[in-house]
Amino acid sequence: KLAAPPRLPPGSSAVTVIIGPLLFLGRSNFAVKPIIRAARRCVVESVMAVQREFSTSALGFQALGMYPAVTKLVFRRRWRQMLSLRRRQEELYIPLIRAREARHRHGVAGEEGVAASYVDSLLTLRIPENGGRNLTEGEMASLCAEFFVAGTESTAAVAQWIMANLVARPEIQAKLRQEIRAVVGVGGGGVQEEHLRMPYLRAVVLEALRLHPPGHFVRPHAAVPDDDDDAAAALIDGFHVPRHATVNFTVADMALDEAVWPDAARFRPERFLPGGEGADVDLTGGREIKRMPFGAGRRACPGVALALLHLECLVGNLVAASEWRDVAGEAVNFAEKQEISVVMRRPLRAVAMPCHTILQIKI
Ligand code: HEM
Repeated sequence: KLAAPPRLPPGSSAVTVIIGPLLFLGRSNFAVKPIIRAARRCVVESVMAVQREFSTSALGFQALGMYPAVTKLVFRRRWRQMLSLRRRQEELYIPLIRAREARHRHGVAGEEGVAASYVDSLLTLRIPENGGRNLTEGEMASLCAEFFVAGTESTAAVAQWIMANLVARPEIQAKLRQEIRAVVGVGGGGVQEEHLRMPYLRAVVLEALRLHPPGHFVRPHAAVPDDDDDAAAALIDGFHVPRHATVNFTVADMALDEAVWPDAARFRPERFLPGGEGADVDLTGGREIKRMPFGAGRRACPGVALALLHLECLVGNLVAASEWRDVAGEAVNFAEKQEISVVMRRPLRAVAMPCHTILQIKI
């Protein structure tokens, strides 16, 4: 009864049959371009739906990893949902991976002017520990799913926390707008990548990452000894860390330490400006660790630069274009909810006042 839902044989899903070859054909064939565009939209919407479900359900799936023989009997419905989600991920991603692989075979992927994608790097990856084999399609689908989550969910969560703080603190928002307008001007093309040397904008982003890190812990790490004779993997600050112990870090609490961050509970971007306790803060812990929203060391987030770029561009443009206020009678609610990231329990509702119109927007 608990077997996986019936698997469609490879090649039989509508996505495999239609979209994969179309994406390959579409590069050169003018006549099919409108169909390609529609197919792409359809794929993007399907990816969003599957990833959204993954983000909201992944925590619940963790229980299935403990004694699976038992937990899959106890949590039958959850087990079935996980298998169904996994099947849909594979049905969606594997045809796209195959389409990309076909481009490789036809020598298109490496051509000048054709951007290299994440899947291109996975297709050429070899695993030395496994005799230099390639990744399987299932492994590539898992990595794509992980990359989608890692590259979008945390950034989206932080963007919303930043805007919530700016709505709740109009004086900080006004100061930020002043800085942006001084660099970009009023109107025009908005904040572009080349404008992003704005210290207060960076400080606002860093302060939101301090108070609202989307991960309150990092991935579990292990204390692995160099050789079997090592009695202990490490002695840190007088604490003995046993061999193979699972180690984690209280990322959120660490950034609330009053000894390091005076008035720690307050949203005060100035602490990241010159003279503040967070000026020149080390983002990934190479020099020192005062807080670590991106983790630290070898397994620290590889997307730090991209995340900061996305956040500064998005927030910079939102603040430059409109004044953001709270909805009358509805104070911003800073309660948290744990999804795959820590998000706002009640998504931000704000009034945006761009030039002459007033819009009520639900982010
Ligand atoms: C505000 C945005 C982001 C935050 C706060 C964040 C935070 C983190 C954290 C805490 C980790 C775990 C580090 C550890 O275990 O020590 C991580 C891992 C990772 N992040 Fe990010 N991240 C963000 C954005 C991104 C973006 C934009 C990408 C890619 C485009 C990305 C890709 C990854 C990947 C692939 C890993 C796994 C690395 C590994 O296991 O070695 N992240 N991130």
